[in-house]
Amino acid sequence: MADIILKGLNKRFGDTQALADLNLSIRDGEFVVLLGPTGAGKTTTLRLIAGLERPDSGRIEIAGRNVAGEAPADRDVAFVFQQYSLYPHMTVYDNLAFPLRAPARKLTSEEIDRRVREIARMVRIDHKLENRSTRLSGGEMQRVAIGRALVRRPAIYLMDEPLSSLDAKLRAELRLELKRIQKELGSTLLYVTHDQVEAMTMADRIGIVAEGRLLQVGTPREIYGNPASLHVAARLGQPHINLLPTDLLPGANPPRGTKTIGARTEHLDIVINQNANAKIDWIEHLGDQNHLHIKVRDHKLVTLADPYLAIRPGDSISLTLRDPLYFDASGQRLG
Ligand SMILES: Nc1ncnc2c1ncn2[C@@H]1O[C@H](COP(=O)(O)OP(=O)(O)OP(=O)(O)O)[C@@H](O)[C@H]1O
Repeated sequence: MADIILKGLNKRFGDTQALADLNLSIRDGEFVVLLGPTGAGKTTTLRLIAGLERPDSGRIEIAGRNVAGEAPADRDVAFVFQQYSLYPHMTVYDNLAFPLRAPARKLTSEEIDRRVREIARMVRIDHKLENRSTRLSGGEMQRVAIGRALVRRPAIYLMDEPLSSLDAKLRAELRLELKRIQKELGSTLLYVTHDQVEAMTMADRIGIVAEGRLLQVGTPREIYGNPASLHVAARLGQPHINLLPTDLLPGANPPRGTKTIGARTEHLDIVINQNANAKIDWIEHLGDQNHLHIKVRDHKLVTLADPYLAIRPGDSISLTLRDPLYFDASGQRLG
């Protein structure tokens, strides 16, 4: 177990500035998720920590050591990639035991057996230990890949979208399991994704990255409720935050310099009445909830609604803002 400190990391590939002055501290035992769009620099950050790339400048500390001169094998880091990279000719058991059989580890076969079975139980693959790894479903293969990283008990785990190749149901299951296992082991975990639900449900803290920069770090609640900028606000929330001109809806109290109002479902009050300033355009039925598509003059908004709300396309409503978010012309949050 260990903490990780990244100070002023820069990395350039040709004309691309993959990382630009990235600073981040991860505490021992913390689960931090880097969330950002494709090309934001998330994988590059993991590869620098693992020692698979060298930064152009900046410093990486693991458990208080400057690791600049250390080879990947000496950094005591386990990496799980998006695509499970198992040894196809081996059984699940041997795939899990492989990292423990390195001569330098000097483990007895009893100790290896105990650790393999313990981890197999944790990742719920203990009933398939004798199967060849090629004869598993995608979700099972990914469990083995995660198990193989966990079995070594390194100081830190780095995971690069490990669940993205799975179907939605499995992803939701493994999300919970991974979080549970991480808490059980007390390990430090840096996890990369562009899936906001993964970030919100698993992270102790989320780091929002864009164009090689870390825009904001905080608990899921802080990032969602108190975004520092329009960019951060737009990364979280389903449906997307509505971005509106200041004079579109009543109920706002914009501070000086406000250019854009950000309104999520919880910032919009809907009343069905005659004094309508808005119209229901259409309704998307998602089962447990509805997305209301609303038209206000020539602006379109989307908000969540209870499926029992008695409302139909074409209905007139009065729409009022309640404590929305305010942003200036450069997208920074105000007030
Ligand atoms: N080896 C490389 N050679 C050239 N350019 C690279 C290399 N690795 C990354 N890049 C570039 O650096 C930028 C950041 O890439 P990175 O893989 O870190 O992004 P990411 O946030 O992980 O994206 P994704 O979600 O698509 O994996 C991108 O513009 C990418 O094209």
